[in-house]
Amino acid sequence: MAKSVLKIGSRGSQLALWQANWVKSQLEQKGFQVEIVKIKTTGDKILDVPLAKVGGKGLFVKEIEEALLRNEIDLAVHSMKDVPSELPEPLHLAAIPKREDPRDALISRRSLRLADLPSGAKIGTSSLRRQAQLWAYRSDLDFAMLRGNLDTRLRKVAEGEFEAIILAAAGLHRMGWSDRITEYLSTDISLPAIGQGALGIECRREDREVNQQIAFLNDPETACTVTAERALLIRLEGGCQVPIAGYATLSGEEITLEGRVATLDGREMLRERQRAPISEAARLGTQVAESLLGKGADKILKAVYEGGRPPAPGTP
Ligand SMILES: NCc1[nH]cc(CCC(=O)O)c1CC(=O)O
Repeated sequence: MAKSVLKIGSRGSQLALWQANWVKSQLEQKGFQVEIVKIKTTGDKILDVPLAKVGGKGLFVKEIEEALLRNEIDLAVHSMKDVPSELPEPLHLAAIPKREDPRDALISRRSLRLADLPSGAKIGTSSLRRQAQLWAYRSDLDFAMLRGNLDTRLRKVAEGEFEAIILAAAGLHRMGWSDRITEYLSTDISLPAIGQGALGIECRREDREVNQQIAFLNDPETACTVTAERALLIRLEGGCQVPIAGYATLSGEEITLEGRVATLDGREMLRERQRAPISEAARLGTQVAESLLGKGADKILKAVYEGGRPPAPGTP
């Protein structure tokens, strides 16, 4: 029997609710009745510790997946970059809508561009990926932890706690805060996080009705690029808080994927870029990961996971 109301599970942050409401409106335009269920996740509760120190997987999705497994909700809307490489077996990503701008964005207090920030400028981010890549570009910058929701982070730079902060352009665009962006960071300087800018709609595999109802939201091109990026993450056995970056683009029938693994201090940066036919997106992600591992990515990631010093460049 058709469900009278579709229940969407979402974190309670402004950005997460914007994303959930966007999906809600798409479904309502198709004639469905929809309601949003706010669910607090571990990542929302622990705000005074860098996520890399919290450990664990799915800090922003676990509690929402548990609600799916208990049939309390019908679908979940996630930011893809927060979705771990493995999902609980009964669940899957049924749709990945069209990607927003995947780039990182610089918001600086005095509207200074990255290259013009004073030496030693204090930059706010809790992303090891952003920190490592920006240190590779400007080793004189000083990074400090920045947690909290988008509005909290923007307030902290406006109040002068930081000279600049780094955020995903996608989140700022969705919230209508594009005018706060000082500079879009080129992917040469800061390759995005895997899945950045993309949303993922998760539901129960066996729930045929919901899978059919949300299928229209899937964007095949975005699903293809995210598939390649996530295959890279899976083979590297990476989590969400690691200095791993991956970004895939399409040109005609071909997909290009670049992957990066860096030491926390940005002094060593492994890069690999390969192309393949679109139909081989997953294999491409695995291949790029294998190449990075062959260049020493496992040594770098082992040092990161052990919380130790990164291996000196060229360590056998
Ligand atoms: N947990 C952080 C997070 N997860 C998703 C986004 C941005 C939106 C997206 O990447 O789709 C953000 C904020 C940021 O990185 O600035």
